[in-house]
Amino acid sequence: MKLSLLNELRAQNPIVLNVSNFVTVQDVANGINAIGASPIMSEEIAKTEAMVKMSGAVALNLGAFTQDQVAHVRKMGQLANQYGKPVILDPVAVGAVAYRLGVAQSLLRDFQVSVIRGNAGEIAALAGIQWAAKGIDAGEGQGDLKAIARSAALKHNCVVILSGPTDFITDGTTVVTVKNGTPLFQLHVGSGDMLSSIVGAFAAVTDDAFEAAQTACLVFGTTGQLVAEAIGAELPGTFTVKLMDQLHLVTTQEIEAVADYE
Ligand SMILES: Nc1ncnc2c1ncn2[C@@H]1O[C@H](COP(=O)(O)OP(=O)(O)OP(=O)(O)O)[C@@H](O)[C@H]1O
Ligand SMILES: Cc1ncsc1CCO
Ligand SMILES: [Mg+2]
Repeated sequence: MKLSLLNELRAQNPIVLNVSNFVTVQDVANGINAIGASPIMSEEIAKTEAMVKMSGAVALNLGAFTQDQVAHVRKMGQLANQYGKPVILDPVAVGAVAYRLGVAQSLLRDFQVSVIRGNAGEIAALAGIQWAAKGIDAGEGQGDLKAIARSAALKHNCVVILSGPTDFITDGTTVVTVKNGTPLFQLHVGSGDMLSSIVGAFAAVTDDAFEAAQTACLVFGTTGQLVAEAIGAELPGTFTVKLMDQLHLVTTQEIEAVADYE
Protein backbone atom coordinates (compact mmCIF):
# COMPACT_ATOMS: atom_id res chain seq x y z
CA MET A 1 0.00 0.00 0.00
CA LYS A 2 1.44 3.37 -0.97
CA LEU A 3 -0.79 6.22 0.20
CA SER A 4 1.75 8.84 -0.88
CA LEU A 5 0.53 8.10 -4.43
CA LEU A 6 -2.47 10.32 -3.62
CA ASN A 7 -0.19 13.33 -3.19
CA GLU A 8 1.74 12.30 -6.30
CA LEU A 9 -1.53 12.11 -8.27
CA ARG A 10 -2.60 15.57 -7.12
CA ALA A 11 0.82 17.01 -7.96
CA GLN A 12 0.86 15.50 -11.46
CA ASN A 13 -2.84 15.87 -12.41
CA PRO A 14 -2.58 13.05 -14.99
CA ILE A 15 -4.97 12.73 -17.93
CA VAL A 16 -7.23 9.67 -17.72
CA LEU A 17 -8.82 8.73 -21.04
CA ASN A 18 -12.16 6.96 -20.65
CA VAL A 19 -14.58 5.01 -22.71
CA SER A 20 -17.45 5.45 -20.27
CA ASN A 21 -21.12 4.50 -20.34
CA PHE A 22 -23.98 6.94 -20.84
CA VAL A 23 -25.47 6.08 -17.44
CA THR A 24 -22.59 7.18 -15.20
CA VAL A 25 -20.34 9.26 -17.43
CA GLN A 26 -20.73 12.48 -15.45
CA ASP A 27 -20.02 10.87 -12.09
CA VAL A 28 -16.95 9.20 -13.57
CA ALA A 29 -15.63 12.47 -15.05
CA ASN A 30 -16.29 14.41 -11.87
CA GLY A 31 -14.85 11.67 -9.66
CA ILE A 32 -11.58 11.77 -11.60
CA ASN A 33 -11.56 15.55 -11.48
CA ALA A 34 -12.40 15.73 -7.78
CA ILE A 35 -9.59 13.44 -6.73
CA GLY A 36 -7.07 15.52 -8.65
CA ALA A 37 -6.67 13.97 -12.10
CA SER A 38 -7.93 15.20 -15.46
CA PRO A 39 -10.70 13.24 -17.23
CA ILE A 40 -11.32 13.06 -20.94
CA MET A 41 -14.02 10.95 -22.57
CA SER A 42 -13.92 9.52 -26.07
CA GLU A 43 -16.55 8.10 -28.40
CA GLU A 44 -14.94 8.58 -31.83
CA ILE A 45 -12.57 5.99 -33.21
CA ALA A 46 -10.90 8.43 -35.65
CA LYS A 47 -9.25 10.45 -32.90
CA THR A 48 -8.24 7.53 -30.70
CA GLU A 49 -4.51 7.53 -31.39
CA ALA A 50 -4.01 11.21 -30.53
CA MET A 51 -6.02 10.80 -27.35
CA VAL A 52 -4.16 7.70 -26.19
CA LYS A 53 -0.83 9.43 -26.81
CA MET A 54 -1.67 12.36 -24.56
CA SER A 55 -3.06 10.24 -21.72
CA GLY A 56 -1.47 8.76 -18.61
CA ALA A 57 -3.89 5.84 -18.44
CA VAL A 58 -6.88 4.43 -20.31
CA ALA A 59 -10.05 3.26 -18.52
CA LEU A 60 -12.38 1.09 -20.58
CA ASN A 61 -15.89 0.62 -19.22
CA LEU A 62 -18.11 -2.01 -20.86
CA GLY A 63 -21.35 -0.72 -19.29
CA ALA A 64 -23.44 0.02 -22.35
CA PHE A 65 -21.69 -0.59 -25.64
CA THR A 66 -22.81 -0.88 -29.23
CA GLN A 67 -20.89 -2.97 -31.76
CA ASP A 68 -19.20 0.16 -33.15
CA GLN A 69 -18.10 1.05 -29.64
CA VAL A 70 -16.57 -2.39 -29.14
CA ALA A 71 -14.36 -1.72 -32.17
CA HIS A 72 -13.40 1.59 -30.59
CA VAL A 73 -12.56 -0.06 -27.25
CA ARG A 74 -10.45 -2.68 -29.05
CA LYS A 75 -8.50 -0.06 -30.97
CA MET A 76 -7.98 2.02 -27.84
CA GLY A 77 -6.71 -0.99 -25.89
CA GLN A 78 -4.31 -1.94 -28.66
CA LEU A 79 -3.00 1.62 -29.00
CA ALA A 80 -2.56 1.88 -25.24
CA ASN A 81 -0.43 -1.28 -25.38
CA GLN A 82 1.56 0.17 -28.27
CA TYR A 83 2.24 3.44 -26.40
CA GLY A 84 2.84 1.76 -23.03
CA LYS A 85 -0.19 3.26 -21.26
CA PRO A 86 -1.83 1.25 -18.45
CA VAL A 87 -5.28 -0.09 -19.32
CA ILE A 88 -8.04 -0.55 -16.71
CA LEU A 89 -11.03 -2.68 -17.72
CA ASP A 90 -14.44 -2.53 -16.01
CA PRO A 91 -16.35 -5.59 -17.27
CA VAL A 92 -19.87 -4.43 -16.35
CA ALA A 93 -22.45 -7.25 -16.04
CA VAL A 94 -20.36 -9.94 -17.72
CA GLY A 95 -21.63 -12.30 -15.02
CA ALA A 96 -25.25 -11.73 -16.01
CA VAL A 97 -25.22 -11.58 -19.83
CA ALA A 98 -23.37 -14.18 -21.90
CA TYR A 99 -22.95 -11.78 -24.85
CA ARG A 100 -21.15 -9.30 -22.63
CA LEU A 101 -18.85 -12.02 -21.32
CA GLY A 102 -17.99 -13.05 -24.88
CA VAL A 103 -17.15 -9.46 -25.84
CA ALA A 104 -15.02 -8.95 -22.73
CA GLN A 105 -13.14 -12.21 -23.36
CA SER A 106 -12.46 -11.30 -26.97
CA LEU A 107 -11.11 -7.88 -25.91
CA LEU A 108 -8.91 -9.53 -23.28
CA ARG A 109 -7.46 -11.72 -26.05
CA ASP A 110 -6.75 -8.73 -28.32
CA PHE A 111 -4.88 -6.50 -25.88
CA GLN A 112 -3.25 -6.72 -22.47
CA VAL A 113 -4.86 -4.97 -19.53
CA SER A 114 -3.06 -3.83 -16.37
CA VAL A 115 -6.05 -4.01 -14.03
CA ILE A 116 -9.53 -5.54 -14.19
CA ARG A 117 -11.97 -4.04 -11.63
CA GLY A 118 -15.31 -5.72 -11.15
CA ASN A 119 -17.72 -7.02 -8.52
CA ALA A 120 -17.86 -10.68 -7.46
CA GLY A 121 -20.27 -11.72 -10.22
CA GLU A 122 -18.12 -10.10 -12.90
CA ILE A 123 -14.77 -11.38 -11.67
CA ALA A 124 -16.13 -14.91 -11.17
CA ALA A 125 -17.35 -14.91 -14.79
CA LEU A 126 -13.92 -13.83 -16.06
CA ALA A 127 -12.31 -16.54 -13.93
CA GLY A 128 -14.68 -19.12 -15.45
CA ILE A 129 -16.26 -19.85 -12.06
CA GLN A 130 -20.02 -20.43 -11.57
CA TRP A 131 -21.75 -17.52 -9.76
CA ALA A 132 -25.35 -16.21 -9.61
CA ALA A 133 -24.83 -12.58 -10.71
CA LYS A 134 -27.76 -10.13 -10.94
CA GLY A 135 -27.62 -7.51 -13.70
CA ILE A 136 -24.95 -4.94 -12.91
CA ASP A 137 -24.86 -6.13 -9.28
CA ALA A 138 -22.67 -8.80 -7.71
CA GLY A 139 -25.63 -11.12 -6.96
CA GLU A 140 -25.79 -13.97 -4.47
CA GLY A 141 -23.09 -16.39 -5.55
CA GLN A 142 -21.10 -18.52 -3.15
CA GLY A 143 -17.37 -19.06 -3.15
CA ASP A 144 -13.97 -18.09 -1.86
CA LEU A 145 -13.63 -14.51 -3.14
CA LYS A 146 -9.90 -14.46 -2.57
CA ALA A 147 -9.42 -17.58 -4.70
CA ILE A 148 -11.78 -16.24 -7.39
CA ALA A 149 -9.85 -12.97 -7.63
CA ARG A 150 -6.53 -14.79 -7.79
CA SER A 151 -7.77 -17.17 -10.44
CA ALA A 152 -9.00 -14.29 -12.66
CA ALA A 153 -5.64 -12.52 -12.26
CA LEU A 154 -3.69 -15.61 -13.28
CA LYS A 155 -6.01 -16.28 -16.20
CA HIS A 156 -5.69 -12.77 -17.61
CA ASN A 157 -2.15 -12.07 -16.45
CA CYS A 158 -3.03 -8.81 -14.74
CA VAL A 159 -3.98 -7.24 -11.43
CA VAL A 160 -7.58 -7.91 -10.39
CA ILE A 161 -9.79 -5.95 -8.02
CA LEU A 162 -12.84 -7.87 -6.83
CA SER A 163 -14.83 -5.12 -5.10
CA GLY A 164 -17.67 -5.34 -2.60
CA PRO A 165 -18.10 -5.01 1.19
CA THR A 166 -14.44 -6.11 1.24
CA ASP A 167 -12.22 -5.41 -1.76
CA PHE A 168 -9.77 -8.14 -2.79
CA ILE A 169 -6.83 -6.85 -4.81
CA THR A 170 -4.38 -9.34 -6.26
CA ASP A 171 -1.57 -9.80 -8.75
CA GLY A 172 -2.31 -13.53 -8.82
CA THR A 173 0.06 -14.29 -5.94
CA THR A 174 -0.43 -11.81 -3.10
CA VAL A 175 -3.94 -10.77 -2.07
CA VAL A 176 -4.52 -7.48 -0.24
CA THR A 177 -7.92 -6.88 1.36
CA VAL A 178 -9.45 -3.44 1.97
CA LYS A 179 -12.38 -3.47 4.37
CA ASN A 180 -13.21 0.24 4.30
CA GLY A 181 -16.39 1.39 2.62
CA THR A 182 -20.08 1.92 3.21
CA PRO A 183 -23.25 0.15 1.98
CA LEU A 184 -24.24 3.58 0.59
CA PHE A 185 -21.92 2.85 -2.33
CA GLN A 186 -24.47 0.26 -3.46
CA LEU A 187 -27.23 2.91 -3.52
CA HIS A 188 -25.22 4.99 -5.97
CA VAL A 189 -25.20 3.50 -9.47
CA GLY A 190 -21.71 3.92 -10.83
CA SER A 191 -19.68 3.66 -7.63
CA GLY A 192 -17.80 0.83 -9.31
CA ASP A 193 -17.35 2.82 -12.52
CA MET A 194 -15.90 5.70 -10.51
CA LEU A 195 -13.52 3.36 -8.72
CA SER A 196 -12.30 1.82 -11.99
CA SER A 197 -11.45 5.20 -13.49
CA ILE A 198 -9.82 6.34 -10.25
CA VAL A 199 -7.63 3.23 -10.47
CA GLY A 200 -6.62 4.67 -13.86
CA ALA A 201 -5.66 7.97 -12.20
CA PHE A 202 -3.37 6.12 -9.78
CA ALA A 203 -1.95 3.84 -12.47
CA ALA A 204 -0.95 6.97 -14.40
CA VAL A 205 1.48 8.03 -11.66
CA THR A 206 3.28 4.73 -10.95
CA ASP A 207 4.59 1.78 -12.95
CA ASP A 208 3.30 -0.57 -10.26
CA ALA A 209 -0.30 -1.44 -11.20
CA PHE A 210 -0.74 -3.58 -8.08
CA GLU A 211 0.16 -0.66 -5.83
CA ALA A 212 -2.06 1.70 -7.85
CA ALA A 213 -5.01 -0.69 -7.49
CA GLN A 214 -4.57 -1.12 -3.73
CA THR A 215 -4.21 2.60 -3.09
CA ALA A 216 -7.24 3.47 -5.24
CA CYS A 217 -9.39 0.99 -3.28
CA LEU A 218 -8.19 2.35 0.06
CA VAL A 219 -8.68 6.00 -0.92
CA PHE A 220 -12.13 5.43 -2.44
CA GLY A 221 -13.35 3.12 0.32
CA THR A 222 -12.21 5.31 3.20
CA THR A 223 -13.55 8.44 1.53
CA GLY A 224 -17.01 6.91 1.17
CA GLN A 225 -16.85 5.68 4.74
CA LEU A 226 -15.93 9.13 6.06
CA VAL A 227 -18.86 10.64 4.16
CA ALA A 228 -21.30 8.02 5.46
CA GLU A 229 -20.12 8.60 9.03
CA ALA A 230 -20.56 12.35 8.59
CA ILE A 231 -24.09 12.25 7.12
CA GLY A 232 -25.14 9.41 9.41
CA ALA A 233 -28.17 8.32 7.39
CA GLU A 234 -29.17 6.39 4.29
CA LEU A 235 -29.29 9.35 1.91
CA PRO A 236 -28.01 8.25 -1.51
CA GLY A 237 -28.48 11.68 -3.10
CA THR A 238 -26.61 13.49 -0.35
CA PHE A 239 -23.97 10.74 -0.36
CA THR A 240 -23.23 11.30 -4.06
CA VAL A 241 -22.75 15.04 -3.64
CA LYS A 242 -20.67 14.73 -0.46
CA LEU A 243 -18.59 11.93 -1.99
CA MET A 244 -17.44 14.36 -4.72
CA ASP A 245 -16.59 16.97 -2.09
CA GLN A 246 -14.70 14.51 0.05
CA LEU A 247 -12.75 13.00 -2.88
CA HIS A 248 -11.43 16.50 -3.45
CA LEU A 249 -10.71 17.31 0.20
CA VAL A 250 -9.61 14.04 1.75
CA THR A 251 -6.05 13.94 3.09
CA THR A 252 -3.66 11.03 3.57
CA GLN A 253 -3.85 11.65 7.35
CA GLU A 254 -7.66 11.31 7.35
CA ILE A 255 -7.38 8.12 5.33
CA GLU A 256 -4.68 6.65 7.59
CA ALA A 257 -6.84 7.31 10.66
CA VAL A 258 -9.58 4.94 9.48
CA ALA A 259 -7.65 2.64 7.10
CA ASP A 260 -8.53 -1.03 7.57
CA TYR A 261 -6.56 -3.29 5.24
CA GLU A 262 -4.23 -6.24 5.36
N1 LIG B 1 -21.67 -3.32 1.33
C1 LIG B 1 -20.60 -2.54 1.13
N2 LIG B 1 -19.93 -2.04 2.17
C2 LIG B 1 -18.86 -1.26 1.99
N3 LIG B 1 -18.37 -0.90 0.77
C3 LIG B 1 -18.99 -1.38 -0.31
C4 LIG B 1 -20.13 -2.23 -0.20
N4 LIG B 1 -20.52 -2.56 -1.45
C5 LIG B 1 -19.67 -1.95 -2.29
N5 LIG B 1 -18.74 -1.24 -1.63
C6 LIG B 1 -17.70 -0.39 -2.23
O1 LIG B 1 -18.30 0.24 -3.33
C7 LIG B 1 -17.36 0.50 -4.37
C8 LIG B 1 -17.91 -0.04 -5.70
O2 LIG B 1 -17.86 -1.43 -5.67
P1 LIG B 1 -19.03 -2.38 -6.18
O3 LIG B 1 -18.54 -3.77 -5.98
O4 LIG B 1 -20.32 -2.01 -5.55
O5 LIG B 1 -19.02 -2.02 -7.72
P2 LIG B 1 -20.10 -2.32 -8.84
O6 LIG B 1 -20.95 -3.47 -8.44
O7 LIG B 1 -19.41 -2.41 -10.14
O8 LIG B 1 -20.93 -0.96 -8.77
P3 LIG B 1 -21.74 -0.16 -9.93
O9 LIG B 1 -22.40 -1.17 -10.76
O10 LIG B 1 -22.68 0.71 -9.16
O11 LIG B 1 -20.76 0.65 -10.68
C9 LIG B 1 -16.06 -0.16 -3.90
O12 LIG B 1 -15.23 0.85 -3.36
C10 LIG B 1 -16.51 -1.13 -2.79
O13 LIG B 1 -15.51 -1.32 -1.82
C1 LIG C 1 -27.24 0.76 -14.89
C2 LIG C 1 -26.28 0.53 -15.99
N1 LIG C 1 -26.66 -0.10 -17.14
C3 LIG C 1 -25.67 -0.23 -18.01
S1 LIG C 1 -24.22 0.43 -17.45
C4 LIG C 1 -24.94 0.91 -16.00
C5 LIG C 1 -24.19 1.63 -14.96
C6 LIG C 1 -23.41 0.72 -14.09
O1 LIG C 1 -22.21 0.52 -14.59
MG1 LIG D 1 -20.00 -2.08 -11.96
